[in-house]
Amino acid sequence: MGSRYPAVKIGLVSISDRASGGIYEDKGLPALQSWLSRALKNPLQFEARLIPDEQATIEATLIALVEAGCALVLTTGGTGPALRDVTPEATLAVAHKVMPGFGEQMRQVSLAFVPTAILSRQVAVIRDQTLIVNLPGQPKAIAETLEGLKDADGKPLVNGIFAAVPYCIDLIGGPYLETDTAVCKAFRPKTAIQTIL
Ligand SMILES: Nc1ncnc2c1ncn2[C@@H]1O[C@H](COP(=O)(O)OP(=O)(O)OP(=O)(O)O)[C@@H](O)[C@H]1O
Ligand SMILES: Nc1nc2c(c(=O)[nH]1)N[C@H]1C(S)=C(S)[C@@H](COP(=O)(O)O)O[C@H]1N2
Repeated sequence: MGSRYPAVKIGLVSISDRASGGIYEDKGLPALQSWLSRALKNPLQFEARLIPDEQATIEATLIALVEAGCALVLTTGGTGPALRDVTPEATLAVAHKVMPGFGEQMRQVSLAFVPTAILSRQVAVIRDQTLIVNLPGQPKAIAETLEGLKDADGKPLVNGIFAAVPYCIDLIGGPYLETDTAVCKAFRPKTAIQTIL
């Protein structure tokens, strides 16, 4: 039997000189894939790419994933201040609209985990009907920023950024994303909530 929820294509981009050069194993793509598979009830199709910190390559990869029909593209890595960190510049270069709230919330939630979050420059943008969001490169930062910080009973102390993703995708005409509320409760105004039986 098919799923009740619409299928969603999601682009995953791990941006790391060393992981793409085989110096260490890439842990970014598996971390993105495993968190999204836990958080979303929709059938997911992933388009995964592992690339170096080269601005032209990052821009071309993002554009290709938008053109391939991804509703959402998540990147990991290359958002710090180091000379080779150019993910935010590449993301802004392909933007049709900038969504500053995602970066602001990401730094807020990350400060609850590490003081070095102040060094992170993540941005989120919309290109055509795709939301593109940068996440930090530390593999553990992926779940931290997407899910946020919870107390021992699972109650959110600081919201992660993923809670805002489904309604943003609704507003740009993408598929209706249904989350598992135990992992992440999406924010939607009451009028935007669909009950899919
Ligand atoms: N794709 C990845 N897989 C595994 N670990 C990673 C990955 N990307 C980053 N890390 C870890 O997180 C740290 C900080 O990530 P950052 O994106 O700043 O990497 P970096 O120091 O610029 O190097 P590189 O681009 O070669 O990964 C790295 O030093 C590494 O320990
Ligand atoms: N949640 C979270 N955010 C984080 C981190 C982390 O470990 N957890 N690492 C920080 C560090 S050390 C840096 S330099 C910046 C940028 O990381 P990047 O260059 O790997 O993208 O993200 C920061 N944000």
